[in-house]
Amino acid sequence: MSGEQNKIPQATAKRLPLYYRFLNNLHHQGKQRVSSKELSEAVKVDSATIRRDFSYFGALGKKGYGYNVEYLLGFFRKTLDQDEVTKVALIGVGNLGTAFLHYNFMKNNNTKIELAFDADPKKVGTDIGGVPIYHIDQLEEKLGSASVAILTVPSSEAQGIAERLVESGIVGVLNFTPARITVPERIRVHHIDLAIELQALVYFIKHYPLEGEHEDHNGFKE
Ligand SMILES: NC(=O)c1ccc[n+]([C@@H]2O[C@H](COP(=O)([O-])OP(=O)(O)OC[C@H]3O[C@@H](n4cnc5c(N)ncnc54)[C@H](O)[C@@H]3O)[C@@H](O)[C@H]2O)c1
Repeated sequence: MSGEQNKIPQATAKRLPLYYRFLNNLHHQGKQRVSSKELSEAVKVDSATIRRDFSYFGALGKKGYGYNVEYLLGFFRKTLDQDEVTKVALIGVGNLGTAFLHYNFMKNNNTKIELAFDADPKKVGTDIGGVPIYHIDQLEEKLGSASVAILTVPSSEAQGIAERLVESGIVGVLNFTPARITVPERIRVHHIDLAIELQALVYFIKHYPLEGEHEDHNGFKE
C-alpha cells in the first residue's frame, strides 16, 4: 500500500483485505451493489466502522443503493497492489510449511508462494502444489524477485535465515516461529503465534465477556 493512500489509518488498512475478499466473492456471484449492513454481517465489522473506512477511499454509499461493488473492487485492487502479483518465498517445508503450500492463496488475491526452501535433501528437488522446493544453500541464487518470505523453520534457524533474506532484498517477513527476529527498521515483520492467540482468546473470554457488542476480528471494540 503506498502513495496517496498514506492517510488511511492503520486499523482501516488492516481491514482492506477482509473487505476485498468479500467483495470479490460478490463480484463473482454477479452482484453489482452491496449495502453496509450486508457487508457488516458478512465481515463482522459494524456498519458505522465500514462507512467510516469507506469514506477514507472516497466511496460514499447512497441511501437505498449501497456501494458499487465494481468501483470498490477497483479501488481495493489498486490500493492493495492486486494488479501485480507479489511473489512470496516459503522457508521450511515441514508440517506447517507443507500445509501452506497446499493452500492456494491465489484464490482470493494476488499473493502467491512461488518457491520454497528446505535443508532436508529428501525434500529438495520435489514440489508441493506446483511450488518447487530448493535447498536453503541456494537461497540467494533462486530468490529472484520475491519480496516477501514466510518463515516456518525451527526457531533456532529463524534469525540466521532472516538475515540472509534481508541481504537478498526481502522487505516483509511473516514469521510463524516463536523466535523474535531482529532486522533493520525498514523491514516489516509480522509475527503469527497460534499459542499466543489462543491464550489471548481464552483471557478475553474470561475477562471481557461479550454482551452483543460488535468487535472486529482482532477483538478490538470500535
Ligand atoms: N505460529 C504458529 O502458530 C505455529 C504453529 C506450529 C508451529 N509453529 C512453528 O513453526 C515452525 C515450523 O513448525 P513445523 O511443525 O512445521 O516444524 P517441522 O519440524 O515440521 O518443519 C521445519 C522444517 O524446516 C526445515 N529446516 C530446518 N532447518 C532449516 C534451515 N536452516 N533452512 C531451511 N529449512 C530448514 C526442516 O527440514 C523442516 O522441513 C517452528 O518454528 C514451530 O515452532 C508455529
